[in-house]
Amino acid sequence: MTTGQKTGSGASGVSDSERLLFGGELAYDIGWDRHEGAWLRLGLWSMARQLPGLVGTGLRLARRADPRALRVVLASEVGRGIAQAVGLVAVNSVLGHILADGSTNERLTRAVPALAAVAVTAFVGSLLRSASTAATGALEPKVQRVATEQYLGLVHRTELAAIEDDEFHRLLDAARYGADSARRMIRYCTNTLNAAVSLIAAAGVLAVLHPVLLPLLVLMTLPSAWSSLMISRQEYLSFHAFVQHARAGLLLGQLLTQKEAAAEVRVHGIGPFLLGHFRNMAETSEREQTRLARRAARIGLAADGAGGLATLLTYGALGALLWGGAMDLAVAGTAVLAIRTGGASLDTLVLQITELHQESLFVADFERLCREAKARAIPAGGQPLPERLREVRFENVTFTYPAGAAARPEPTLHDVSLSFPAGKIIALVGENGSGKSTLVKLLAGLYLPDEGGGTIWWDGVDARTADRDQLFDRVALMSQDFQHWPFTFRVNVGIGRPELPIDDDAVKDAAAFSGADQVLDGLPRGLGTLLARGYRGGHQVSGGQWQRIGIARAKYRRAEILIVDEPTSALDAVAEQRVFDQIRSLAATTGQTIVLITHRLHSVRHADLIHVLKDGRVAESGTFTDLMDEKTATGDFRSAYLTQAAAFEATLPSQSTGPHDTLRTTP
Ligand SMILES: Nc1ncnc2c1ncn2[C@@H]1O[C@H](COP(=O)(O)OP(=O)(O)OP(=O)(O)O)[C@@H](O)[C@H]1O
Repeated sequence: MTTGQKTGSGASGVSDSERLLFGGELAYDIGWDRHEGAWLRLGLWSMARQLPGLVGTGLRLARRADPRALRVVLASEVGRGIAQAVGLVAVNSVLGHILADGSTNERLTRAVPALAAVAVTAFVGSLLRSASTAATGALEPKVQRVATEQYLGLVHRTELAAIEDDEFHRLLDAARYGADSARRMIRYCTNTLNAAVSLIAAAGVLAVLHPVLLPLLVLMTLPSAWSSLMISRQEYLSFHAFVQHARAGLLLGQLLTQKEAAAEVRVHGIGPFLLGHFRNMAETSEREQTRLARRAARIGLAADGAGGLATLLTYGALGALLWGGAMDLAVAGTAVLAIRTGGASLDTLVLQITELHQESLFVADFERLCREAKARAIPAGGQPLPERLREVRFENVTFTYPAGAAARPEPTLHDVSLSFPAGKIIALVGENGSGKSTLVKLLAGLYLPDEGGGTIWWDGVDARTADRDQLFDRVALMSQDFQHWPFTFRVNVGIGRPELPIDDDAVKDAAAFSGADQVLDGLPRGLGTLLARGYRGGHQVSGGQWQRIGIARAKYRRAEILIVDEPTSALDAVAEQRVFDQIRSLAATTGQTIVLITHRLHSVRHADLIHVLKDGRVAESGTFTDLMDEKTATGDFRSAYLTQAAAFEATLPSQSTGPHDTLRTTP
């Protein structure tokens, strides 16, 4: 499907805001789900065939959430329908007795048992209705919880590449609505069941009264069925086309209120700029809503006209039957009642099925996400890792990020061969964008090499077939963008080992290791201080203080391999020196393998091994002495080191010592 088709389905063109802020049209081309969504373009019959399967999804969720409540709902609704049918038959009997020959007293007396039956069925119907309402109310939130838990449980186990994939995110956006829809589906299922049973009751009565009445009843309701279906399909298509647009609109609103953006919004006067674009984007959505409403009005008008003609035909036929003597008055009276009851049930049924259909489309998205998340899940199990690891070795590893907009993406890592010997300090250095962070993500098991793109060996075990949970368990990762959990200090450190109860003493030890103990000393409620502004009692810590907390978390994890990606970029000079000393002592005392990424080259002098990356390739590897050796080194590291050293030298008033000493005195 082309963008043109999407525009045809309702996009009102790309707004200037979309183009300026997001580089182009945000609304999705729905072509991507051409196959999955093919049935959308099919008609009423196809919908009728698909529906049971989709309703089945809702019912399965309900059974998992609360099987007892589900049984109560189903039994009550079926019971209500039966009570209605019996009531209708009793009404027919009442009319038959009242319109029969005899005195008024006699006729009324004969009608009493049937009247009693009408009252009893109405009473039973009310009881069953209240039982169903109570059970449905209990079931709905549980279904939503089960659905939400299901997709969250699957998504957090997907490969990192899935989370970074735009298409997967689009599905995630839609699936969130799916969990809400699953909740609403329960009510629609209940109403549908109830309407269906009462329709069957009315239809049964009508079929007995006269065979022609039943098709006429169906004819009366077809136009409204068609219009409801058309409108709901339009709304669903529009939702899908605009789901990302809506998210971006929300984002603009959030940016205006977010604390991270607050300072710049104020000082640079960004408020009116964002607000203007927010309005612009909202207007695009409003135009789409208007288009949908107009279309719904046109469809509704046409359906009302056709429905009116069908009603005329039905009552005309009833009149003709009466006129021609083919039906007596009591039967005609019951027929009118049955047509009215049946018509109302059919209307309700159509309306509820349409709603159910619309919700089920979102539930289908939810199911698709669950399938996709399972397909892209990190495999459970695999080859166990050796008890005592000797090294992790990259052998000709090539890695390419998924395509995104680019047709043929370039590999980020090319033919990388290097090793991380256990118990050593290994530094990764290189220019911005040379692939250091990507490389450590492969080391941490977050990505795997390209198909045919070499192997990462954990001793003799290929990372592709290794038990990834074991692999993750061996690694502590403090990435550049490590998470600032909006929780207490205690949790921010203790979350390094989430499977164990948090040990306050170990938290304090880890804090002392990274210098976060000084942060802790200044917190109003100590370990229990919430590190998130915007919540009651929330406390703000600085970027450097967060970095110390991040290092404490990595330390608390007590993993075999500690990966720290630029751990000191926000630290002051004293803290930086301390962190490097501490990290060094870890390798010496605990035997941990330390992988350190840093741009501060003087900090890597004590590393056992330095790998220098350049444009995604290994430019050189060796000890500091090797890499500084003019004779053996390629010069990549040496020249970068000397440039940094010279910059420091130039800033000092007088300096007679070599670069090492210069760096030691750097403020
Ligand atoms: N999630 C991602 N998806 C696609 N491309 C990515 C992703 N992360 C990084 N890249 C690209 O991979 C290349 C290497 O990035 P990486 O972050 O590994 O470099 P780096 O050496 O750590 O850089 P820096 O020193 O600036 O932190 C860059 O061109 C970057 O745009």
